[in-house]
Amino acid sequence: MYIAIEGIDTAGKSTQIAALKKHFPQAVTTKEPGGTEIGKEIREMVLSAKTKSKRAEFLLFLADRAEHIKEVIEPNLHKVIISDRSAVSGVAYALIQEDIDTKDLVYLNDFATKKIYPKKIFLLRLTKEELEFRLSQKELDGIELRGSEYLLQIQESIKKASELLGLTLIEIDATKPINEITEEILSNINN
Ligand SMILES: Nc1ncnc2c1ncn2[C@@H]1O[C@H](COP(=O)(O)OP(=O)(O)O)[C@@H](O)[C@H]1O
Ligand SMILES: Cc1cn([C@H]2C[C@H](O)[C@@H](COP(=O)(O)OP(=O)(O)O)O2)c(=O)[nH]c1=O
Repeated sequence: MYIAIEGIDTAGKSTQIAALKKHFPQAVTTKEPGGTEIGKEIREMVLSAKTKSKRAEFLLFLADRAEHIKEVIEPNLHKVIISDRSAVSGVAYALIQEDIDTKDLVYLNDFATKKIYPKKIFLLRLTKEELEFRLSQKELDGIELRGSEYLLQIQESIKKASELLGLTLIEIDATKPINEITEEILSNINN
């Protein structure tokens, strides 16, 4: 089963994936961007935020996604795959940044993913206060430097993105204690 953990920066995705790995030691854990060799290079490029064109940035993320699907997701669909982000992030961030028609956003992600999408998607939802606290605790990358208001817009956009892709989102309060979130995810996976 292909599972995606979604959420804005600092929502707790990496933390939950590490906790879930203890429950699914055989699971394939991965991420977007950067889940493949080429993806690591693309991640460096996009996190540097050097692209002047938001469309170019969007296409770089699509290239990362196409390689991720081919190299990691498709060959392991018979296993449990837990991915830190997915095409849902791709559409969500693009919806905010770019004047790309939504039907093109969906078509281009269908093209990159060959319509291979997560079967379960968990959105770790942060409050403004908690987001700002967590951002204050780390060095910000080029995208995080766009600020908390921008990231909270993204959080709302993640819901719209999953609807556009025809995918069901399971929303979880990311301000809860780590173990409670893990238990909530596990109970949804096992249902
Ligand atoms: N449920 C939680 N409660 C409090 N702090 C958390 C929780 N989950 C994660 N954190 C902390 O928030 C920060 C960001 O977590 P991380 O898993 O790196 O988020 P992401 O991968 O979504 O960017 C880390 O310092 C982590 O320890
Ligand atoms: C997958 C994806 C991520 N992004 C953004 C989300 C993050 O800000 C950044 C990826 O950096 P990453 O370190 O994965 O974010 P996080 O802090 O959540 O771990 O790129 C897009 O803009 N488009 C995409 O398609």
